[in-house]
Amino acid sequence: MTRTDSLHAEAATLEVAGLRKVYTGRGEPVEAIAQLDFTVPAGQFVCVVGPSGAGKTTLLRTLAGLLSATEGTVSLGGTAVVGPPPGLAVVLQEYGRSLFPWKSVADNVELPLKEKRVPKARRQELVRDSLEAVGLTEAAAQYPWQLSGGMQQRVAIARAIAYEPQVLLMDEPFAAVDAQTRFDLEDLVRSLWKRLGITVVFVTHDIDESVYLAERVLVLSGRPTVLLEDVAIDLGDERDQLETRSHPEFARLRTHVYELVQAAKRGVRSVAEAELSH
Ligand SMILES: Nc1ncnc2c1ncn2[C@@H]1O[C@H](COP(=O)(O)OP(=O)(O)OP(=O)(O)O)[C@@H](O)[C@H]1O
Repeated sequence: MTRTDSLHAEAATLEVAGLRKVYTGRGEPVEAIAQLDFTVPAGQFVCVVGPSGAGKTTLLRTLAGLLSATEGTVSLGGTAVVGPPPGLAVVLQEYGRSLFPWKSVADNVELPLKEKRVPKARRQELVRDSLEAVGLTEAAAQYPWQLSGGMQQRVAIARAIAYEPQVLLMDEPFAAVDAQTRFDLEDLVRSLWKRLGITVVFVTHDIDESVYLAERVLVLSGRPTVLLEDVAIDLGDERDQLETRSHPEFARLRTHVYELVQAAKRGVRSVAEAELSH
């Protein structure tokens, strides 16, 4: 039994029904999401892609309970999400800003556990195990500013998994790291997902990354957003950066998702239209 076996979580189904989001502020209202309906079954790994401005971040923030829906509902494990739900952790792109520079790596990971009122002995166990899971045991006493960007992002991931979420939401978490680190972090997230059995929703700009990571890719249209296509990714459970990415099925899927995103950029809003516009 490895230490990381102490990390566990019960996955939960995420349901989005009739979701619409209109930003109202000083200027003209902006309809970011027109209508989205989808269910992510407990334990599934889903990626979300779409053109820039397609409402991906809006969707993720709404799933996280950080933004309220204009219409429709988001529910987690059958309970409506009206604020950040207890079983959910979020990793954002700007990880540097999400870490406290004056707190050590271990203290950064521990803080949400204190807020969750996890007893001290268990907190220490979770901090140790999650840092081990992301390969940062040696960096526990260091401060975020002493670490590389990729290491800081691993701290953010450790903090999210130490929290033992039922659902992990990630918004372009690897956008600012170099390609090699990005591959390592992709494999890390997949292995944690497999080990912990949690539900993952992962937003990315990178089409290859979405196909490599997910069991299913949701392709969004341009704004106001609807679901262009829900693409099943049948590449099996075992993925390998070299083998999977050179597989003919990987090539077929990435071409398909790429064409859908290109069609979305041209303003196509349904698969039927996408086929016509070819
Ligand atoms: N607070 C806000 N007020 C008004 N409009 C907003 C607000 N936040 C986002 N928007 C608009 O909503 C739309 C969707 O934005 P969002 O950030 O969700 O897209 P995205 O798909 O994540 O974009 P990107 O891929 O470029 O990160 C955009 O047109 C954006 O300008």
